[in-house]
Amino acid sequence: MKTALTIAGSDSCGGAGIQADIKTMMANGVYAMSAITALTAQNTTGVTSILNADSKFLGEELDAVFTDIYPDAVKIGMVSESDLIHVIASKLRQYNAKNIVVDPVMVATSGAKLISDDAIDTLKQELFSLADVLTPNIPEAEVLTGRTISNAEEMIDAAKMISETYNCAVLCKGGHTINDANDLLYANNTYRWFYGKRIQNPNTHGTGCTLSSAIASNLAKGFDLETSVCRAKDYISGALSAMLDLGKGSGPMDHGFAIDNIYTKEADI
Ligand SMILES: Nc1ncnc2c1ncn2[C@@H]1O[C@H](COP(=O)(O)OP(=O)(O)OP(=O)(O)O)[C@@H](O)[C@H]1O
Ligand SMILES: Cc1ncc(CO)c(N)n1
Repeated sequence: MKTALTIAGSDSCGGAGIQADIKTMMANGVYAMSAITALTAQNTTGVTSILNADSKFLGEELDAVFTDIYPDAVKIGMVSESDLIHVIASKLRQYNAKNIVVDPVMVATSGAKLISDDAIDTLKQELFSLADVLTPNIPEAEVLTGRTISNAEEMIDAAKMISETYNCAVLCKGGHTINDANDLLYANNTYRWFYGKRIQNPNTHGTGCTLSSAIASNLAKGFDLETSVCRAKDYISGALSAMLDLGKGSGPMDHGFAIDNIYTKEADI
């Protein structure tokens, strides 16, 4: 079985962060492991508290994983402080990690800020150049380029700029702001659009986490980047189409929509 590691924050309501990542990896057929960067007290309406992991402890989590079950891919999500980013970058280098997907998480769907300003600089300086692919949404791409992005042409320019600056592929997610649900992959000086039909579902808590974990899972299985993005888009469209409706705010998706066996069926008896 192929293996994947998520380095991210815990979401107590289970729709984003570590919990979304593990569900996604399992649903995509890989063995999931985690190194937790922070605990969040969070639900579908907002984040009430964040407790960051101690950086030495995060290093120990990463040592424990890499020295035993080596991950075939690594996904990095919420990391809100610079000292945690230093440790992650140094461990990824030390263990020669491969298939690295970095989701530069800045703000939750509910609007809560999940990263400090100086940590954004550290992400840029230390982590981005280690990534195989970065997956910013439009507001994140605007912060990373210092430009306003209001149409498809500007998405291409921004993805190109980020890709050339950090020497990695960039998947800029059109999502809610610019177009249907079309994402732009810029890699090796060329771009390709991945078209997604907008699903009329207000429950989009954790979509970014889910997409990046699905990409990492497919890279772990040996698919190339374009195929991995395509399969990940397909998976997230399925999870949104299942129309799960939980919580008082923007709720989570049904990550297990395609899992169909005697254990899932028993719930209906
Ligand atoms: N209503 C929708 N229908 C279909 N696809 C969607 C919808 N909303 C988002 N997506 C897709 O989900 C993926 C994640 O994109 P999104 O822009 O939501 O990420 P994000 O803003 O980083 O998420 P998060 O709010 O979790 O940080 C993208 O492939 C996007 O196109
Ligand atoms: C822990 C965590 N990571 C990422 C996001 C972004 O959706 C979130 N809401 N919570």
